[in-house]
Amino acid sequence: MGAKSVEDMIEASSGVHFSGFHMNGLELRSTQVGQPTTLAAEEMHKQPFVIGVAGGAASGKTTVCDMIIQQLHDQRVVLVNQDSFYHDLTEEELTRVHEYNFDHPDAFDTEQLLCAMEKLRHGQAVDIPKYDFKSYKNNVFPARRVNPSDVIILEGILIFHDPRVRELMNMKLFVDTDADVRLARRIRRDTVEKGRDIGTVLDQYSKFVKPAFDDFILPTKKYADIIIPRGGDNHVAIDLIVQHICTKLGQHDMCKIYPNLYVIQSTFQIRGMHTLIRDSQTTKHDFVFYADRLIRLVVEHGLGHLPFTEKQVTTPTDSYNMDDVHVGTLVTEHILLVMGLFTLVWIFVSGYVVSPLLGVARVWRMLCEHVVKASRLGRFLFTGKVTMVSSLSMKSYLKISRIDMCCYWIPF
Ligand SMILES: Nc1ncnc2c1ncn2[C@@H]1O[C@H](COP(=O)(O)OP(=O)(O)O)[C@@H](O)[C@H]1O
Ligand SMILES: O=c1ccn([C@@H]2O[C@H](COP(=O)(O)O)[C@@H](O)[C@H]2O)c(=O)[nH]1
Repeated sequence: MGAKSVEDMIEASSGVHFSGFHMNGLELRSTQVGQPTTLAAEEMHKQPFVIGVAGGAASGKTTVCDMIIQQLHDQRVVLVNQDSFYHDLTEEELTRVHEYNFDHPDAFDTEQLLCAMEKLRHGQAVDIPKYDFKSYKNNVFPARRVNPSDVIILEGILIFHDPRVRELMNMKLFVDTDADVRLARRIRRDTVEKGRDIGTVLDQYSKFVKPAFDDFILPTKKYADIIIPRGGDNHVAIDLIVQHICTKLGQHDMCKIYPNLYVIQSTFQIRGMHTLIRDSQTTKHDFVFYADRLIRLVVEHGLGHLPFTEKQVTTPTDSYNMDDVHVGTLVTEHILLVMGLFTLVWIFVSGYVVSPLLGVARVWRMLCEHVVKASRLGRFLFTGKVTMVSSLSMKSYLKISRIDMCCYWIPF
């Protein structure tokens, strides 16, 4: 790549950037000054937590959903069934209904489903049709009024088929039940509940249901975050899923209340350190060591929000691209960020019955370390042969009229 194009790249990417990440690794990438970053975050967090549940017909999807809903009793949860969005059959299709493939993706009105989800996600109630398996119509029963909720469960054989529907989901479950169990259940259900004769059920199974499972349903299993073998019989999997949903909902709720709350992704290492500092057997020395490491994570993530501009630096030997950190921000507008960090780390440390002063002192020390590091870098840039012009960064920095306080939270 020639020198010209390097310069062009630098020019194109100059301007102030913010770094940082949100829950589930959703990143607010290279947000430019003046853009409503917090509005975007607010928009994202006001939305419900969407769980997708897919799997073959009669695999136990509805049973798993019912169990999850029961265990999430203190949350507002609604179940939206893909069956509700079957296309109305034309008169001609009705006369030859046994030739109609109810297991093909085209059998569903996905646009209508997307429209309903769009409304729910924007806090509007929707009327969802109730499909009648006997008349093959969705206007026999009155529509069901579904109000916006904290959790929406989207359930259906092909609910992972359309990428636009998949993208709505925060969590995807696939109920994996043996084909013979599914067939046995289907025969019982279709003959007893739907009043169909066994010959018709078996014909439909071999002609449409089984091929569609292999061609369209099974290939979507790869999109699942969690595969549940044996469906509703798998109490361990369902308990773990509910626990996970509760944890996510806790974060989700807090993010809804505080749109500028950033949740640091939990890792085994973080969980390990939390375990150690909670253990009454842990020595004071180890406690301070691990608490320090956790506090450092909070401070570093917080400081990652300081704005910077990319600058070209010419040294006696070469030229580099550098991120020019606005050191001054620590003592001016970003005092809010620093205060936020103090408060958060203070809460974090005091939660472990350590002197709050100790916590604040440690945070202060870490921040000072960062300032010293940053100013050393600054001195290096000024005293070396540099082309970086500090006033340029200050100019772009001064454009920042308002920086929201950033809070960080390490999930336990
Ligand atoms: N673990 C289970 N043990 C026995 N019967 C079950 C089990 N799970 C589901 N069923 C029965 O199988 C049929 C299909 O279950 P359902 O949950 O409606 O599956 P899906 O929603 O995938 O079609 C229902 O009649 C249900 O009572
Ligand atoms: O009129 C209809 C509509 C659908 N089916 C079958 O239902 C299942 C999907 O429902 P689940 O509740 O997920 O089992 C699908 O296999 C269709 O073949 C039907 O038989 N008649």
